[in-house]
Amino acid sequence: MKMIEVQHLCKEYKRKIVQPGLIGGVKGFLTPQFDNFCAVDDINFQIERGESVGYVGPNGSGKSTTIKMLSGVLTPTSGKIIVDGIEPIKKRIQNNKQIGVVFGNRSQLWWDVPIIESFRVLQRLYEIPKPIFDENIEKFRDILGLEKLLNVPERQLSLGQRMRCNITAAFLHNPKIVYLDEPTIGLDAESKQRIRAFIKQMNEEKKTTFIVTSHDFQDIEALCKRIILINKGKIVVDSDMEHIRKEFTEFKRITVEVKKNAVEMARSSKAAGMNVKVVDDYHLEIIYRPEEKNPMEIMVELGKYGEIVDISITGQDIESIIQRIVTENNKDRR
Ligand SMILES: Nc1ncnc2c1ncn2[C@@H]1O[C@H](COP(=O)(O)OP(=O)(O)OP(=O)(O)O)[C@@H](O)[C@H]1O
Repeated sequence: MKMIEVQHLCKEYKRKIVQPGLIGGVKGFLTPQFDNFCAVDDINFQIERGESVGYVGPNGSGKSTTIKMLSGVLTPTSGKIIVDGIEPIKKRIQNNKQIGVVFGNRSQLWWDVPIIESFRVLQRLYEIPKPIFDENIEKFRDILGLEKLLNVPERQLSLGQRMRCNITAAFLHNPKIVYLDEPTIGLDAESKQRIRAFIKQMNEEKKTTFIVTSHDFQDIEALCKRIILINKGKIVVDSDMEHIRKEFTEFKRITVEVKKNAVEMARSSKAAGMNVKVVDDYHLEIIYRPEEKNPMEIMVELGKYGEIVDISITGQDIESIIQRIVTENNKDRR
């Protein structure tokens, strides 16, 4: 059985039509008119237990709407969602016990009470047995560095400290699935690292299934092997990160270490028509399109102008690849 199955899922929102001008405004107020806006448009995917999937797309593409339907907060207009054998919207309580949700811009803790008290309320709500609760608090306290935070009310915590506490709250009941919507938004590099390491550890140790939405591609690269890209409500790509890198890379970069005279080598090879840039006295960089040239040919050609010590080849970063796919998809859909 799949952990998550989504079939022909659609969500339409009713939106008020705003008429231009003062008269339009008055008319709209007296006799409001609405149209249906399709935020999620016939999407399908399946996720296995223990997978960690990056759900990415531009602003307004339908990510949060999907997550809200998966977590049972929003009712789909049509289509079907099965999460660990149940329909979230029909069995909300059962669904809530098996999922954890982290929204980067919202808290599930109580503002004025010490963090540990908020955790105790959640313990009662989720009916977490005491040994499991104690074990998790101890473990998460160490990994996420909560020692000094547990007796402080949320209102006195920084954004990063608050996020670490919210992540703990989402994992207290050992959920099978965790939805993370922008989990590192606004955090500094160290807090981001800590949170990513924690999520990774949970994925490996407990086989927790993750869906992560983030505009920070370092989150996606660190946490996810698979990417689902949504644009204007439709899935555009659903594939392994590695496959996306290979399939959609437009150009690659070779960094070459040379024995001497990098500037001279660049000048001569440029004169022979090569696209070579000087990085420093001992390094050159060449950008090429994989479908036009192969790296061996490039190295043989460059080797005519000086001695090569070492090379490394890198592809485009995943963020620019995704941006390009979205731009192409927008052109196709115009
Ligand atoms: N309650 C609502 N009523 C009407 N339209 C809505 C509502 N919620 C979302 N939308 C619209 O649905 C579309 C998808 O919104 P959604 O929040 O799912 O996007 P998103 O991909 O999560 O965006 P972001 O990256 O900015 O968070 C947007 O055009 C948004 O304006």
